[in-house]
Order: sequence, then structure tokens, then C-alpha cells
Amino acid sequence: MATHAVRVKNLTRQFQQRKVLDDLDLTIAPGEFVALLGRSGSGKSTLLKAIAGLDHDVTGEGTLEVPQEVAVAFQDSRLLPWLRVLDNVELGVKPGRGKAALEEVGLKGRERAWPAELSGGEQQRVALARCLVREPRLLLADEPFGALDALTRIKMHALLRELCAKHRPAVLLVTHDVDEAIELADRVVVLQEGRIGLDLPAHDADRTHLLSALGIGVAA
Ligand SMILES: Nc1ncnc2c1ncn2[C@@H]1O[C@H](COP(=O)(O)OP(=O)(O)OP(=O)(O)O)[C@@H](O)[C@H]1O
Repeated sequence: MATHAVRVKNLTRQFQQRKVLDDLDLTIAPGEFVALLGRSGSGKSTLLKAIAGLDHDVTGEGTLEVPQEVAVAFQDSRLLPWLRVLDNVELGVKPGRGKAALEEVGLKGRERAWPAELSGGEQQRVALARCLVREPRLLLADEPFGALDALTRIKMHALLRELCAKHRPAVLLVTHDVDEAIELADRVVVLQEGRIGLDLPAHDADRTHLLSALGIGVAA
């Protein structure tokens, strides 16, 4: 088995003259769940897009080793409104696995619904099902729960944990939420000045320390 699911070395990305990612290194082991924190504008989405292969302008002498089986989930579900739920899930893959994937995310019986008939949380479930049918070795998620209410977010955390335990993809989850990072991930990394400035096992990650790394002071 490969020793890593993702290996990024010396990755640089600049916009005009400004380096957003500056010689960045990051390795993720197979099946490892990594949460990526960082201040707003620190380059989290830029890194995710580069790893997803959605950015063709990354530069540097870098290495970017990413498996072929990658699935990406965004803050909005990006479902196509003119396709029914099942067709959204099976878009671009061999049909047949969508029904089971929808059942796994708790949407049995909703295969023929239109995206607009679903709640925000249900739409994110469909987006997760769409990831699942791709049997990804790597799941990239850019604040997938950011737009959900607190209760729905808690339910989605439980679902994501369950799906990850079962399918064991490597995960890179971008989040603003320190508690979400500690709760879900095996490892928490913080993007600072274009590089991974802090890299800790989640069980060692201290909330106050992480908040201060993000520039958020906490009153004692
Ligand atoms: N296409 C682009 N053209 C110019 N600048 C860009 C482009 N994409 C991103 N940037 C800049 O790169 C920086 C990092 O953006 P990015 O979206 O990666 O940050 P982020 O950490 O994901 O932020 P947030 O937490 O607010 O979503 C920002 O200053 C942004 O303005």
C-alpha cells in the first residue's frame, strides 16, 4: 500500500506579485483525516483547488502527488437543478451505485426528488452521496457544513465520521471551526504565511492554542 494518499512538496501559488502558497509541504497518509485551519484569506481554498487539480497555474519546483480517485465537496452542494437527485449522484459515473449511496446518507426514497425540493442539509447529503459513488481514495471538502444550521451540522458530523470509518478515504477538510477540526480529524494543520505553520494530532490539539494561531484571542 502507498505510504501516502497525498504528497505536496514545495508548492507555490501567487496571484499578481503576492505568494499565497509559498513552498508549502503537506503529506496525508491513506485513510487519514486532516483538518485544515487558517485565517480568512490564508490560502486554504487555494491549496484545496491545487490538490483537486482545479488550478493549472501553480508554480514552483513542486511535487503534487494525488490519487486519481478524488472527490470534492464544497460549501454549497453544487447539484444541477435540472437533474433529479439520483441522476445528480450518478452524473459522470457508471449508473447503479447511486441508490445505495443515497441510502447510506439517509435519503432512501428520495431518488426522484429535485434538488430544490430538499433542505440545505439534505442537499449536502446528496453531495456526500455523489462523492461516495466515486469510491474516492481522497475526499477534499471545502467547508461543506459552513452554510448549515448548528443542529444539522452536528448530524452531518456524525454522518461524515461514520462514512469515513466505513470507506476510509484520506480526507482534507477545510474549516473555520476549531471545534469541528478537533472533533472530526486525526490531525489538525494550520496554514500560516503560505505554509503549514502548525501540524498536530487532533487529540493533542488545544483549542486555545489553535485559536491563538488563528489570531483569535480568548479571554481567560
Ligand atoms: N483567482 C484569484 N485571483 C486573485 N487573487 C486570488 C484568487 N483566488 C484567491 N485569491 C487570493 O488568494 C488569497 C487566498 O484565498 P483563499 O480563497 O485561498 O483563502 P481562504 O483561506 O480559503 O479564505 P476564506 O477562509 O476566507 O475562505 C486571498 O487573498 C484571495 O484574495
